[in-house]
Amino acid sequence: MQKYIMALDQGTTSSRAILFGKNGEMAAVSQKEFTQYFPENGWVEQDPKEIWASQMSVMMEARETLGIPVEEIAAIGITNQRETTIVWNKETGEPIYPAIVWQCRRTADRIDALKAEGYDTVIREKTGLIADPYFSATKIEWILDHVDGAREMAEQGKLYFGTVDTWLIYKLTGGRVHATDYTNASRTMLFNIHTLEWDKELLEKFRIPESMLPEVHNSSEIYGYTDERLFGGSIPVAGVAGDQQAALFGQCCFEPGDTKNTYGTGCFLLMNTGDRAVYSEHGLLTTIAIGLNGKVQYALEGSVFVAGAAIKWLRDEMKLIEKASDTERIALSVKDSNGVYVVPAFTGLGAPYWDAYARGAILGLTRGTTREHIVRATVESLAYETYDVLKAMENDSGMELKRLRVDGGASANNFLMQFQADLLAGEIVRPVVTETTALGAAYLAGLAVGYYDSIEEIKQNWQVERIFEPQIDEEMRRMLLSGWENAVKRVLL
Ligand SMILES: Nc1ncnc2c1ncn2[C@@H]1O[C@H](COP(=O)(O)OP(=O)(O)O)[C@@H](O)[C@H]1O
Ligand SMILES: O=P(O)(O)OC[C@H](O)CO
Repeated sequence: MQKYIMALDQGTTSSRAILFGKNGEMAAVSQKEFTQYFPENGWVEQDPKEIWASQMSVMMEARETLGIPVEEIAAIGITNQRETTIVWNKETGEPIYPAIVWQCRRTADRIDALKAEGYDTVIREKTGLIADPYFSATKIEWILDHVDGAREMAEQGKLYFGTVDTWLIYKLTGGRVHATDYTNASRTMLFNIHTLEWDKELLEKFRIPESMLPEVHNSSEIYGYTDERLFGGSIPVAGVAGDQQAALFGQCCFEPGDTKNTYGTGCFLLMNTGDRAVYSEHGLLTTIAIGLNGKVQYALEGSVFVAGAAIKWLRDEMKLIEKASDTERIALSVKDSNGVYVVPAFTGLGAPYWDAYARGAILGLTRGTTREHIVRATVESLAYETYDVLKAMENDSGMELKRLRVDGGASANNFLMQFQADLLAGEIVRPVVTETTALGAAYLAGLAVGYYDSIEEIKQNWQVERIFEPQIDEEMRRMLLSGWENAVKRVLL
């Protein structure tokens, strides 16, 4: 039996490669940040070639760390930032425009127009999504409308579209495979989550030729084999899932009602709803949780656009901290935020508000406000945003969520986790492996090649590292929450 599965976690801000052993232990990790471009207010772009180069370099580095031959890697699993849109030339493999990142708001006007004609209802019915610039459809349309000659090329069948998983599969297989999985397809706003097909009416509405779209496969199956020239041997690419769905899988949330929150660049709360596509009345998305053996499970999702990104903003733009982890010590150096609230609506507000035009604010400033208060309030904002989504989820599912599994970079922050438990008046459960996104991809790939026999076997790997219990009284909780509610009202348009 080969020893490792390699998971590629292509996130919004960095590419990672992790070699996992059978028990889900991380044998080697390599990570590289890449450039974010903000060419205009509210726009976010990345360079697809840099995404690929960074991904390739971390794969090499992780393998070198262990010094293992390619034969020791049983399979590759891919998990990725979702919705981010890449369009490339089929013949040359060259992208015709930078990747338009999920956070980019450039198509807000187009969404307004769709809403004005009531088309958001059709979108919701078919795709489970709330019409928003977040998803791929209007980004593809924008590229076809704005890049010289793009529409003609698309109509002549000369262009491919892909989310980042598709781009990586294409590059890994030497251009032989153009495919995605059900979870990623469900984020394009073009995929019918009930019939499990690209939706012809939506394609027509956005004037996107079907020939551009990838084939849609199960999240766990062999997609193809890596080009021999890359690693000197070929490895099956056998697992693919959008990063939030992969994290749900990596957290072993296999049963209806199982819920996780990932604190990464954004915050993403997902609840498995089994074979029922539950529709929210509180601004949550209905999406595909996983596709296995031709069948899908659904999830309810609350997407918060800016979470860890606000911590990065403290570091890079405000220069209030040197590194993200400083925020824990700084937050704990003051007894509270002194009435300060930070609403990090830098790219609008996602669930449950969905206001593409809202922008961030710092409220409650007094002459006594210090850097520490602002840092603390920024960290606290991640917990407030999560609280709003969790309440919406409870209302929609009719379930009281008293335990939440957490992961993602910012879940390492003990202050944040404690504050979260306080706000939710419930338990926050942090597993030993918080790289659950990559782990989920590894599990999916491992299942496809027989490295794992069953989901039951995988379940044995999940272990708790720490549980955070609520520590504040109800009166304090209510006071904190009402301050947040007022702050959010101020930024909504
Ligand atoms: N100790 C910490 N406290 C608060 N935020 C943190 C901490 N460590 C990392 N972060 C934030 O978490 C994010 C990175 O998490 P990660 O899961 O790697 O994100 P992504 O996959 O979206 O790139 C960054 O935005 C960073 O600012
Ligand atoms: O890169 P992450 O981990 O912030 O995830 C981004 C999401 O997939 C966007 O929907």
